[in-house]
Amino acid sequence: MITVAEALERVLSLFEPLEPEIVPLAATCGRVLAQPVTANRSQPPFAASAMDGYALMGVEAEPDAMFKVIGESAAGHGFDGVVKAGQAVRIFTGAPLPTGATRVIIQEDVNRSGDVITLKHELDQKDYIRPAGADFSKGDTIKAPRLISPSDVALFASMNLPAVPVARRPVVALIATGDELVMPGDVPNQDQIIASNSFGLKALFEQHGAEVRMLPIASDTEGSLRTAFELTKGADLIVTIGGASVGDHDLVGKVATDLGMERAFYKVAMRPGKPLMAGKLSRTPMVGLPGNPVSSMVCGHIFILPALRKLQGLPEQPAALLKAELAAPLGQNGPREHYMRAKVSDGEITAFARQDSSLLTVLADANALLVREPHDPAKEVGAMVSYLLL
Ligand SMILES: Nc1nc2c(c(=O)[nH]1)N[C@H]1C(S)=C(S)[C@@H](COP(=O)(O)OP(=O)(O)OC[C@H]3O[C@@H](n4cnc5c(N)ncnc54)[C@H](O)[C@@H]3O)O[C@H]1N2
Ligand code: MOO
Repeated sequence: MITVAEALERVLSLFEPLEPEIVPLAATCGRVLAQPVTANRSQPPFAASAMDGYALMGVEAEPDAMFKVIGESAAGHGFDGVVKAGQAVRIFTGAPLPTGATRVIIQEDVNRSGDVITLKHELDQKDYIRPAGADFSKGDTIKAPRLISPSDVALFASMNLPAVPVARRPVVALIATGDELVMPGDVPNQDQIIASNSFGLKALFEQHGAEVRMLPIASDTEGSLRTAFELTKGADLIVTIGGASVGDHDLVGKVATDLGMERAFYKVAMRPGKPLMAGKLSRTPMVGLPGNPVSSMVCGHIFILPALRKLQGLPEQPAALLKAELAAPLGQNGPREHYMRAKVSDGEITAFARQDSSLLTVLADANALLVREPHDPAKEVGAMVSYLLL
């Protein structure tokens, strides 16, 4: 069996980044910026007041000094004239600083009587001016690739970019397999269960930029699986769930091979997730996930999310590992890399006692996967271990 690192490398080698598309700004959050973008204007485009107060010549801002108020500069409506000695302009936050003014006195430091203001004895010394271009200047560039955050959307808007080039969303065709499965809301017979993996995986992949087509559940017959594969046309990635192991009804590998899959590997030294397979089916990358609910989700995190990143033009990298101190001891690990469901808080991590790969309640309670190397020796409380956040 190959290692997780080797399997990930082989999975990633199946993918090429997708082409970019131009998308309206409001729809870009969570997408990957595909090409650099350039500010169409400076922000602020003029020197602006940072506070509500009075704009005047800074050299005149002495304690108790008096000024005549000659006009107003509001956000969106500047003052056209020039501020001269002994004069002040009422100004508001974001308004253009009038010509001649070099400082804003906040209104808390001013007494006003009619058109005359008197500065107080103690003055805040800041000038409360935001210089033109303080945030960014016309022509400034944001590099690609970059996962677009809500803050980025605000920045692009401010740069006057109504549409932005992003990587096309990877289309994932998701095939759940197994005679035992019915959809949530359907009525199962006494031997059936509800299909859960496809829903968890759909949510996970969509969180990471994919467009997921959930295909009808394929039953455990070659014909049904063939039909399911036929429905995957146009997908950038085919993901099957279940039917990957060695049982008499585990047909995914056989049918995919009959349909011409070039297999990159089958079986990985990991727990859960051992019977993972990957390859190409008519030039489309295909990953066969094990059916156990936790196995399929763990493999989704470890293999499919990095693939979605690559498809969207982000650098190739494995799931990010963090470090925490063990809050409860661990026994020796077996021969497979173990992704233990765990809870991390305040820098301490505890693996759940029950690690069976069928337990969705445990997965749902976990916020981390504690990662253990093959044959990792027993560990005491306080030992540093690696984990990835769920
Ligand atoms: N003799 C052996 N048996 C098994 C081995 C082995 O090496 N030798 N490997 C075990 C491991 S590890 C795993 S993981 C499972 C994976 O098996 P399959 O990928 O073939 O999955 P299925 O048999 O189809 O299903 C396993 C389990 O998961 C449930 N399942 C499947 N799909 C869904 C779904 N979409 N939603 C919810 N639950 C699902 C299914 O009902 C089974 O309970 O094989 C071990 N066996
Ligand atoms: O992937 Mo299997 O769950 O190792 O249990």
